[in-house]
Amino acid sequence: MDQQYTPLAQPILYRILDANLDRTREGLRIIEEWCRFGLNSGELAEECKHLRQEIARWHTMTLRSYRNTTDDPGTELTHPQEEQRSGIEQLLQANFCRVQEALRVLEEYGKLYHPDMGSTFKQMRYQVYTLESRLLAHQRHKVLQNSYLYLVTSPGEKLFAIVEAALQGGLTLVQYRDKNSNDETRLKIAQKLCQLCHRYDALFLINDRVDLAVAVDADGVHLGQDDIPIQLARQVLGPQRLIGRSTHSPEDMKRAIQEGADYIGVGPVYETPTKAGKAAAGLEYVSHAVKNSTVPWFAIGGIDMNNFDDVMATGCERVAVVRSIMNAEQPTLVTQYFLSQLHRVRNLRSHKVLPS
Ligand SMILES: Cc1ncc(COP(=O)(O)OP(=O)(O)O)c(N)n1
Ligand SMILES: Cc1nc(C(=O)O)sc1CCOP(=O)(O)O
Ligand SMILES: [Mg+2]
Repeated sequence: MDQQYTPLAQPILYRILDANLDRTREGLRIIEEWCRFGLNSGELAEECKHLRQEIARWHTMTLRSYRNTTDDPGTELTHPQEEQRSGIEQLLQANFCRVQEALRVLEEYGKLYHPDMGSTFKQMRYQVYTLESRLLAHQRHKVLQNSYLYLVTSPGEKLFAIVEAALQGGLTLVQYRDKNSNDETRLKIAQKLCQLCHRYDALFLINDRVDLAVAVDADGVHLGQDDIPIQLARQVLGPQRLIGRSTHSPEDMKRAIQEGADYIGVGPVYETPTKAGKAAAGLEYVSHAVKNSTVPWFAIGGIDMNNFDDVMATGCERVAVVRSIMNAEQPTLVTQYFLSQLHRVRNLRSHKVLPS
C-alpha cells in the first residue's frame, strides 16, 4: 500500500523549532559559562556567545508564540543520568550532545520552514563539533598545566584502591603503565582506571599504547624514546589528546619539544629498581630542563620524600613517581605531602623567598 504523506501542520513545526532553538541556546550557555569561568578562555566563550546570537536570530517572536509548555509531555521526561553528573567532563559532554542533537533537528525540520535554515544549521553543527574538540584540548592542557605531581602506576592487586586513594589526596594526573599483562587485561584495567580518574576530573594517560588510549578514550599517551614518533601518534590521537615523551638528555629534550610533545619526562634523576639497569641522567640534567624546557616537564626516577628537597633545589617544579605512591602504606597522605611541598616551593619562589 502506498504511504500517504501529509504536510506537517504549521503549529507542530513551529513548536519543534522553538523547543530546539531553546535547547541549543541553553546548552551553549552552559558550555559558555565553563569556557569563561572554568577555563578563563575569552576566545572560546566568545565563540559560544557568537553561536548563541546567530541562533537567536532565527528564534523569532512568531516561533516563540507557538510555545505551549503546559501541554508538552516532554517536560516531564528526564533520564536518571540527567540528575547526576560525575564531573565537569561529563556535564560538558552531555551538553554538547544536547546541542548537536538539537542542531540536527533544526537542520532537518528547518528545511520545511526556510530555504536557508537547513544549510545554516548544518554548518553550525560542524562548528560545534570543532568547538567541542578545541574545548576538550584546552581543558586537558589546563589540567596538565596545573598538575605538579604525576603518578605512574605499577601493577598489583591494590591498583584501583591506591589510585583512588591518591586521587582523594588531590592527584590530577595518572599514567597506566603495565609491561606484563595481556591486552585483554590491559584493556579492562585501562577502562576502569579511565572512568575512575575522570570521576575525579583527573587526566588519564596510557604508557606506550596509542591504540589502547583511543579504545578507552584516554586523555593521551606517554611515549618513550623507542616508541612510535610523536607525529604518527598525533595522527592517530588527533590534536585534542596529550602526548608525553620520555627524555634522558638535552638532545632528547630538544627533539621532543620540536616534535610537538605536550610535556616531557626528565630522568632518570636517580637509578631506580622500577627501571633496573638504566643509568641515571642525574640532577645536572634536571637543572638543564629548568633552564631550557619550554613545555611542562616532570622529573622522574627514584624520587622519594628523602631526596625530594634535592630535586626541588634545582628549580624543578613537577615530579613523577611510581614507588613512592604505589608502595605507600597511606597513598592519600603521601600524595597530600608531595602536593603540599610542591605548592609550598612554588609559593616561596613566587614571593622570592627561594630563587626561581
Ligand atoms: C612521566 C614519564 N616519564 C618517563 C617515562 C618512561 O617512559 P619510557 O621511556 O617509555 O619507559 P617505560 O615507562 O615504557 O618503561 C614514563 N613512563 N612516564
Ligand atoms: C618509568 C620510569 N621512566 C623513567 C625515565 O627516566 O624515563 S624513570 C622511571 C621509573 C620511576 O619509578 P620510581 O618512581 O619508582 O623510581
Ligand atoms: Mg615506553
